Amino acid sequence: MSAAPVLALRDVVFRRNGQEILHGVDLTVRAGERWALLGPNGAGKSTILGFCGAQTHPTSGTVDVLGHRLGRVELQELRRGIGHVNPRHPVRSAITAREVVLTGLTGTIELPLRWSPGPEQLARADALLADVGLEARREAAWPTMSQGERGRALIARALAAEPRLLLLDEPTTGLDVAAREQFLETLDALARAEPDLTTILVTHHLEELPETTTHAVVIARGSVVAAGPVGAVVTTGTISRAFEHPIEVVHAEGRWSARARRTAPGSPTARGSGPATGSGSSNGRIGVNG
Ligand SMILES: Nc1ncnc2c1ncn2[C@@H]1O[C@H](COP(=O)(O)OP(=O)(O)OP(=O)(O)O)[C@@H](O)[C@H]1O
Repeated sequence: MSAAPVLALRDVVFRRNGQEILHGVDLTVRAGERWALLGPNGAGKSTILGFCGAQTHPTSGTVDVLGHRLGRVELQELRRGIGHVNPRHPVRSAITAREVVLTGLTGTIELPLRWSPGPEQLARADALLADVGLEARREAAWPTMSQGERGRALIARALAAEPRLLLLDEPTTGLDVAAREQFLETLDALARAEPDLTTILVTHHLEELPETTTHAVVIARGSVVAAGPVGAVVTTGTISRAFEHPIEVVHAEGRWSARARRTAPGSPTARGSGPATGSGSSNGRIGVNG
């Protein structure tokens, strides 16, 4: 028997300012699955992530998160079961890595006045920092931490509240290649340590998919192009269709990469100008939306 859905979108339509942004999206995510949410700029990924995080209501259709229907449940309560890793996390002060993790318990950006952690909470924060490889950096102040360290601290912060669903919104943005690989290793280690945790990672770049990704949904122009097991979805055909550009997808040694065929401006193979053949052009190794 398959696990209970952690997330279920049924015929979700979303309109803003007279514009239809999502046109009837269906998606089912079950416990322990690790999804990638892929698609070009403006496809609707952030909008869908807003439903997953119980931040947005659909215009029509239904969204069930952690067994609760949006519109019938207190959102603050529901959000406690959802961890969110956002590289634009707006820390303004010089709080330490350990304090950043503790804000995952308080659900705040800074530590609240008149709140101090108990010994168990401190021990948990330190254990989480060790899990993400930041044991030696727990007293480091946020402004002195590298982007990679911040990203890993934010994973520890999100895990502090013991979420059932973890959302990762372009978490490797701004990381150099070594820091990105360390970050992906942290996600792979997390997947092995917490097999029941469900994750949804948004990215434009196939190189940013952790090896432990199990499923993918590809969005384009507000509709689902394909959704299901990652091997069936992240293919040359699906990715080329979604990005309206000929893109060769390679899966080797557990990781994915994309090679986009270059098109001259105004050529018949340029994006959005009809079916792409790529004849007579050269290959450039770039991110999917390069
Ligand atoms: N509040 C809003 N009002 C009007 N249009 C919006 C609003 N929010 C999003 N949109 C539009 O909806 C479309 C989908 O936006 P969304 O941010 O979900 O895409 P995305 O796939 O996350 O894009 P990106 O990869 O560039 O972040 C875009 O065309 C965007 O301009």
